[in-house]
Amino acid sequence: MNQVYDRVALIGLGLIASSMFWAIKRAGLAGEVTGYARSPETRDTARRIGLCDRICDSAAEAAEGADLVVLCVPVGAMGKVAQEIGPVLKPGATVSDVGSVKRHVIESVSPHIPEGVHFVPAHPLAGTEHSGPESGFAELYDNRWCLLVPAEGSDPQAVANLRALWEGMGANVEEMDADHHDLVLAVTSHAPHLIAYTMVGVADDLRRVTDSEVIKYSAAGFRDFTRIAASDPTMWRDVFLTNKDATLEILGRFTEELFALQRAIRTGDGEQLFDYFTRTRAIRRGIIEAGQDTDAPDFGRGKTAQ
Ligand SMILES: NC(=O)c1ccc[n+]([C@@H]2O[C@H](COP(=O)([O-])OP(=O)(O)OC[C@H]3O[C@@H](n4cnc5c(N)ncnc54)[C@H](O)[C@@H]3O)[C@@H](O)[C@H]2O)c1
Ligand SMILES: O=C(O)C(=O)C[C@]1(C(=O)O)C=C[C@@H](O)C=C1
Repeated sequence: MNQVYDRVALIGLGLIASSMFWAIKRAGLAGEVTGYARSPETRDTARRIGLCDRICDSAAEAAEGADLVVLCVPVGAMGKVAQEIGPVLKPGATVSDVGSVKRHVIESVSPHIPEGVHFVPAHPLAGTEHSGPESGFAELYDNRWCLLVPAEGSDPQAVANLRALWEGMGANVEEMDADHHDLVLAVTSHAPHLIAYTMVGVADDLRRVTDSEVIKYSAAGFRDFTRIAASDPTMWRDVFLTNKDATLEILGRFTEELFALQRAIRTGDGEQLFDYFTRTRAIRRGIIEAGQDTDAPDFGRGKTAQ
């Protein structure tokens, strides 16, 4: 038995929480897992599929007496949920979250954490385009990163327990500062999602204008864009609204590079295009050679690694 906590509460029962539940059960990391979702339909679904040991009808009921409460709701809802559970939190308990943005979550949740309760924010770098209580699976976190973002002076035991939980769920854990996290994720996740949303929107507009079959005959790269662009609208609206500065910074840089490539195409500067693509190909090769590509999509692996 690898039990880390007697009682864990999961608030918001979507992809991330349901995957946590199955991964916790797989490894026996908690004695009991309680759960709460805002909509009665989601709570009914959770009960039907056996998600959580006990489904509660309020966030406070689920959190009361828990040793760890994990907020698994969209980033924009974290503060409100923290306010609801604050008064019932057990002294010595830990509150964590899984939000894709960290500075905003820290600022909106911290004021509601009572004295004697630890707050250790976290972010698993794993997901799919699916959402809801039926989308989770126990393997989601296997061999993926989970970043912990503890404040300076956080209780070392609370941080160590949360680390043990994520490692028990299969993840590799590292600690990171909140602002650095938000900038890194703006590059690796947030801006790419916005670009995918835009590219799919452009293709859709074009389809309407020309009545051609842009989507039907789309190649693998574009199909990957459509997968990403199918991600949950509420989650991603909140990500962009709450990681505004870092995302705008990266989009500014992206636009400058795009204009430079656009200009190279217009002026026929093949050397500039070739040099640019050679540099980006080397980056991909470096990732593969360093063994950091844990789930490379098939279109990339063989060809660029040679
Ligand atoms: N999906 C991903 O790829 C991914 C990856 C890492 C982290 N995250 C983060 O995890 C969190 C949850 O994402 P998800 O993919 O599980 O989303 P999801 O849409 O599958 O689930 C979110 C759940 O929260 C509930 N909810 C929404 N507002 C609520 C509120 N005010 N009170 C109570 N419940 C509420 C929804 O009904 C839903 O059940 C988000 O903060 C997201 O940024 C997502
Ligand atoms: O694999 C996917 O579908 C994801 O988009 C997962 C992904 C990512 O960008 O890598 C999305 C949001 C997160 O906060 C963490 C992981």
